[in-house]
Amino acid sequence: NTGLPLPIKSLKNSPFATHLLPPKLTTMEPNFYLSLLLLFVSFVSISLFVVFYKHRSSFSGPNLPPGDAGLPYVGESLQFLSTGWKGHPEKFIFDRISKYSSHVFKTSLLGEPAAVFCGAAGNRFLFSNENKLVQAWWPNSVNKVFPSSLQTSSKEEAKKMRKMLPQFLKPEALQRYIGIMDTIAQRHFDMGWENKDEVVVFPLAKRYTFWLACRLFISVEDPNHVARFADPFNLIASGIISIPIDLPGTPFNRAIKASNFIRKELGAIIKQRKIDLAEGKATPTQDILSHMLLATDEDGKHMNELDIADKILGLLIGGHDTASAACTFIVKYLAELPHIYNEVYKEQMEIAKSKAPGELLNWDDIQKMKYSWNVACEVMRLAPPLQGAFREAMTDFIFNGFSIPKGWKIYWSANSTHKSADYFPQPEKFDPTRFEGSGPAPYTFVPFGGGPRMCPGKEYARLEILVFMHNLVKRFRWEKLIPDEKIVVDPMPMPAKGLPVRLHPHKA
Ligand code: HEM
Repeated sequence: NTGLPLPIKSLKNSPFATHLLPPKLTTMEPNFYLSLLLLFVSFVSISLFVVFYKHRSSFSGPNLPPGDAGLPYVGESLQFLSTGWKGHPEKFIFDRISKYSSHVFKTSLLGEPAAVFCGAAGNRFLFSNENKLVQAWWPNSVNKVFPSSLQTSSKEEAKKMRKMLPQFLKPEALQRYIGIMDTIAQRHFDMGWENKDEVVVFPLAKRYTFWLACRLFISVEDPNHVARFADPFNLIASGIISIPIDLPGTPFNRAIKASNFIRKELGAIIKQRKIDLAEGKATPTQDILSHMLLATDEDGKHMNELDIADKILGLLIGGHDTASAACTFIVKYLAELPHIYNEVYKEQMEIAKSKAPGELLNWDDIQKMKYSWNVACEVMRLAPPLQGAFREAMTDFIFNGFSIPKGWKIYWSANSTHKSADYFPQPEKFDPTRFEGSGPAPYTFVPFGGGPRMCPGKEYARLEILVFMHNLVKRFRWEKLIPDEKIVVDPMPMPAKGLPVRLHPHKA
């Protein structure tokens, strides 16, 4: 056996082809393999060079912001995500602001060329140029988890949603929900917290906000029905932000399946509701679903069932994880700062004492919870539930003297102002008095975003967070079981072990 590849071996044995063979073939063997190896290495190097060159060239051009394109495909996504996993998402931003001495820098995130806009001026620019220079943009994975959005594109869906939502979520519409929120909160604390020495806060906070959303959006109230929904919802939440590989068993694949399951369940609820509304068994104002079924757009058209299912799905997802992160961090900071707890307790007990036995919270009570809301705001300054959001440049434009090309993605980050000493002196210090009087300067405190796309659920979130605080401090004091529990931001902030606490009920 010469060890030669078959075609050459057969050539060598052929009486007719000896002239085709190179002289001293056997001494050439190592060279032959070396050539193959060289060929292969050159091929790989050239391919890599082409990929790198293409990647880099989409980041070069006159007057682009300073920054680094990172590696092809992944860009700087890993650096971006890993600072969050280590609990300091702001590090990605502040490292680059100081490295490039610029409040706008380029990078590559989620496979896209992107510019990060920092500081109040960056926020102001983005929030006031909505649909003029920039528009909403979501990563492709989001479209795949919400398939019906593909028919009209997520941009169109978001526009329709934005027109409809304020009607359902404006303060006047929400006022009558406060009593329902209080009832559910009381049941939640009776079932999940009472008579327990220790609890893990994060999953409980999620249960609370999800139960509320099920009740107020679609009138699903039975805890067992709510629980059946909860698991697929968690699969969707973790799949949307995973790597979008749709193969059996991947988080992305599980998210798509869960989304299909929930949309089917929602479809059944919507059909039944139509019948109930027609027969007078359901009321037009009982929840957001009734509102959506009866609402019409400017052409007098009703929303179709698929659209409604999608919108409700979006609201359930957008609404409950964010608010539960806020509730969890309120519990954390109140455990760490007894003087702040005492002030919240005083405010809430004054309200509690003013109520007749069994009387539920109402709009006036909420208006009295000023200190508590300042505390909640300071919590969302230090631990914003959403770190920021993307936009897409609709056209070439200039910001801070740098060119931003059409199609580039733009990221704004709540941390770029929340954690900056330029806007919040001693930014690491917990100080709810920052929100007294006229409060922080415009475009600096942005946990809900700003401009036309500001979170439409802001007022709803305020109510559910305050109702949570009221019911919590009225019943308990608590202490953290893991004093220096790590924080992970992925993509919502959460204590790594879910925030276990020991409860100390107030004496009756
Ligand atoms: C503490 C709780 C919450 C926080 C911190 C929060 C924060 C945000 C932020 C930062 C945005 C993105 C704005 C942007 O793209 O610039 C957003 C969008 C949105 N939020 Fe919230 N949110 C919360 C609760 C809720 C709730 C309870 C609901 C539903 C009832 C909701 C529904 C939405 C929707 C539908 C959008 C998309 C709006 C659009 O694209 O135009 N959010 N939220």
